[in-house]
Amino acid sequence: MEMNPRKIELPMEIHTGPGVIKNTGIICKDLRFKGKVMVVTGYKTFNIAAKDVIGSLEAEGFETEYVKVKEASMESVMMVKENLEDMSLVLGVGGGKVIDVAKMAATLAGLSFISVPTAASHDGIASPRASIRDGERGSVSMKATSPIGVIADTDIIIKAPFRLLASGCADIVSNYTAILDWKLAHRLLNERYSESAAALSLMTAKMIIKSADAIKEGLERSARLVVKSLISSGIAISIAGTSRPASGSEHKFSHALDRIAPKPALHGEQCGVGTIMMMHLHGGDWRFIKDALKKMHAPTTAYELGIEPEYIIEALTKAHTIRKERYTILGDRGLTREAAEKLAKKTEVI
Ligand SMILES: NC(=O)C1=CN([C@@H]2O[C@H](COP(=O)(O)OP(=O)(O)OC[C@H]3O[C@@H](n4cnc5c(N)ncnc54)[C@H](O)[C@@H]3O)[C@@H](O)[C@H]2O)C=CC1
Ligand SMILES: O=C(CO)COP(=O)(O)O
Ligand SMILES: [Zn+2]
Repeated sequence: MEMNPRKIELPMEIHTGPGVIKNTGIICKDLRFKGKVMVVTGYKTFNIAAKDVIGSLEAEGFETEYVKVKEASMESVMMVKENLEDMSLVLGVGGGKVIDVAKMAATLAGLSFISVPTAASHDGIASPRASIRDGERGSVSMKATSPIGVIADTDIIIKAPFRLLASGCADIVSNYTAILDWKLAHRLLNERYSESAAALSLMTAKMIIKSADAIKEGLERSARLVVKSLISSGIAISIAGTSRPASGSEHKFSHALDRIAPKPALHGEQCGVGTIMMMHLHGGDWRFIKDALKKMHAPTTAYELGIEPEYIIEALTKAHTIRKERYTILGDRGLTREAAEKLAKKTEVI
């Protein structure tokens, strides 16, 4: 099958380690940026990291502005975009939602973007995608600019609640069922499939499971290990040009939960629990997934997610309606209520 010419966008520079945030100004200067810079951050992460980022930029002569965002919605993206008039660069300093809003606003404004994660909670750190909630459609995976740079300060990341680190690990474990779904769509619908992206994504998931015992609270080495895995998962997305290597039926379940549950859990946590159940649907070893998540102190049940069983069942019956164009083990008709309840019980989620 003739492959049409494609462009793979990857970050130019990735800086990880304790205290790297203080070099932000120098890194931006070395990347030949100058003039005005917009720092997009969150309400909590302004004091945790954005203040240091702004100080470092101004020490190198950059003029800075900042804006705080809460939700990864189109409204947030457009609000940021309106403030990018005479900017030369955008930085996203925070969790996954902040990074996605900054990334999407930079894309729409035709500006470069630098990713400054304050938690290792998701694999959007280095990916060229942004998951933006778009009205009734719920979360939509949008094509965005790949970060030109990543600045991951492991001192900051390891001080984040450990729950966020465990959530990032779970988001990587979810690659297992994402790849199974992608292979299924390739076999059934001849959907384009990248062996190299799939291999990188699966290898990343296998590695994080193998190193599960080394992931400990407060250990800077753990933060570095998880950050590297999240970046590698994001690079698999870049190689594929789609979030397929890291997002399948388990992500549809999580996105459905985000719409249904009164108080959703963290993205990675929900995807991890989704992976247990979807692995069973694929006829795979769901206990292997459950044990791996337990080792990483990530949730494996509705109770640990803090979500009532009723919402788990409902999300399972609605998951296939999320991003219909993405075929997965859920099929076009999805699960009946009885099948959903049976699945959640069989895999000890409820
Ligand atoms: N674009 C992509 O390729 C991907 C995007 N995502 C998106 O990322 C989002 C999930 O990201 P999360 O970080 O899990 O959620 P989030 O962005 O809501 O952050 C979770 C919480 O952690 C807090 N936080 C962040 N850093 C902290 C720190 N150092 N100390 C204390 N608190 C801190 C935030 O303020 C927030 O309250 C979802 O919207 C998901 O769709 C997830 C994976 C891939
Ligand atoms: O979360 C992702 C990978 O972990 C990608 O997100 P989408 O499911 O929104 O494409
Ligand atoms: Zn994810």
